[in-house]
Amino acid sequence: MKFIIEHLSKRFEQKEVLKDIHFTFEDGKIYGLLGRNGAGKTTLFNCLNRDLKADSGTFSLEEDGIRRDVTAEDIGYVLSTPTVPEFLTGREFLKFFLDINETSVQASKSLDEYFNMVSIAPEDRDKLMKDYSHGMKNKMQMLINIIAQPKLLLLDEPLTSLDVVVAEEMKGLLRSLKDSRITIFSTHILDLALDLCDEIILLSHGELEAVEKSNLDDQEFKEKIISALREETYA
Ligand SMILES: Nc1ncnc2c1ncn2[C@@H]1O[C@H](COP(=O)(O)OP(=O)(O)OP(=O)(O)O)[C@@H](O)[C@H]1O
Repeated sequence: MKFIIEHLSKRFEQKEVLKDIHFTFEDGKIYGLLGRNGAGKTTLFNCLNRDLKADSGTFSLEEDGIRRDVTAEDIGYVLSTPTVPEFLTGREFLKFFLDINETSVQASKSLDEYFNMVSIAPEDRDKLMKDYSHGMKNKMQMLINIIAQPKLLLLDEPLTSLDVVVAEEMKGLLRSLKDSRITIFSTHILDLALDLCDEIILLSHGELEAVEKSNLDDQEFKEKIISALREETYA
């Protein structure tokens, strides 16, 4: 499977944030999307999730040589600021999600097993989510996106609010789920990107480019990435 972006552009008034982006992603890989503050990472995700209308361009999935449009079911999107229905308990939310997606989601675990996957403690499972911490809301969002098994998983800075133990568990979970899907993971934390991701792509000057590792050792690779990001200028 491939996810192909072609000629994607987006501007906000004078600022051209995405400039004729073209890139092909392949399944089975986690892509680390790096870019300076304001480079356009969230804008890119919002356009791909159709929360924002791009000015031009297309994106499609190619499976067995056949191209098709991306549907809402193909995409899972974990926002950096999690939004969950705060008037529900974690358990009600999870049950509701599984009920309404009964036909598309194969629920292979009990509710408590799902909570265990993301380390939501038993005493928190029946609390209203308005009383959840930022990290706990984030985990709930990760959980429903993981259960939905989307072909394209967009993660906008998802691990930064998680404690180190859960962040490690989440990394393991994302690695175990990467086969047969494309995961794009935006982060400012270079070491996290290097640790988790199979490919590093930079969003710089409104364009996406892969950073070639070839014969570089880890330190040289890091320096290459930082020096490319340093060249980013602001419009
Ligand atoms: N709705 C909007 N209206 C006007 N400008 C916007 C809007 N959304 C984003 N921008 C501008 O587009 C640029 C890219 O913003 P975006 O949030 O996509 O960057 P980012 O790479 O996700 O940044 P960060 O790493 O700081 O989260 C910024 O200059 C921002 O001010």
